[in-house]
Amino acid sequence: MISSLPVRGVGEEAGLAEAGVASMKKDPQVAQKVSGIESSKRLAAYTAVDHHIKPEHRVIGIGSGSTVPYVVERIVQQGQEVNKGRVFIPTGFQSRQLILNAKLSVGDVDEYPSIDVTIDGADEVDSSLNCIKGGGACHLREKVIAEAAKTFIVVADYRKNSQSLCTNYPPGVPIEVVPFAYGKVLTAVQKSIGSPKATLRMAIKKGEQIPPPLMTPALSLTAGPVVTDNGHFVIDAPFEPERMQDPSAVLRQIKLLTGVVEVGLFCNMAKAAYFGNEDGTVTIRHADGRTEEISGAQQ
Ligand SMILES: O=C[C@H](O)[C@H](O)[C@H](O)COP(=O)(O)O
Repeated sequence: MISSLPVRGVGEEAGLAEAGVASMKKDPQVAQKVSGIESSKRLAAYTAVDHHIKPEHRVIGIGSGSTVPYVVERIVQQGQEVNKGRVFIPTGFQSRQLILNAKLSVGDVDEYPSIDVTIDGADEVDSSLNCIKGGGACHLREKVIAEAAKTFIVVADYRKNSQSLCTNYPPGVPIEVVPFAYGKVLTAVQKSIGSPKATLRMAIKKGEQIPPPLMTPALSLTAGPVVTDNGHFVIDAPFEPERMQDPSAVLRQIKLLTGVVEVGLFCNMAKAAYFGNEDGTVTIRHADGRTEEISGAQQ
């Protein structure tokens, strides 16, 4: 059951989870909305697995985030017989735990550099299937596992389905940086690349709150930054949606800054994106421009 799998909470659902069930009890409409979003995630994940994870697929990439546990759940439902011959390549700590908890075999991309299919979540997807990823700070490994795959499929709930990037995902583009270069990269992103509100992503519950003037106001919320699975920091850079008419150009500009490890812009990579809708349908957008609306997978 999905409840036994660890789910990284992000966005508003995570906030609600942290706020506790008590507040949801007070407002049943909020609780219903959250469960609606969860069922949209599950619908997208189940449908994508049914369409793309076939018995002949032996090496499968597993993404990160709160939608991916439903991908693993559906794969487990395909049965032990088919899964015993498969190896699953994780995109980070959470994803590895999901694979292990589901009693599936885990492998590494250096051992399996050619992956049959990778399925992953996204923070926002535009009309050409370019994605913002890295809300969970996993985008470096996610991009490697997506690039290694013959087929890369994105799964998300309806809130991620955008015309243009940086429309519905306020934090903007995640940029993984080596720690000693973060100040230089942050200044360049703010002043030269065109994201004046870019910030270093700070951790929650990392330590005591240190007030200004002991800390600069920008860093006073917590005692430290988020550290990725690779030991790096993350900058979140919001851009005007007009700037995202050509996300590949923004990606290239940021990537040229020395100290940047990877940028959470996945351009021209996905073969299809599956969005679970509130009414039980799934919108499938294909890389060739086709869009389908279908009834979601049976659950
Ligand atoms: O670093 C995290 C990943 O890019 C996630 O795939 C992304 O944040 C989407 O996560 P979720 O499915 O929780 O919305």
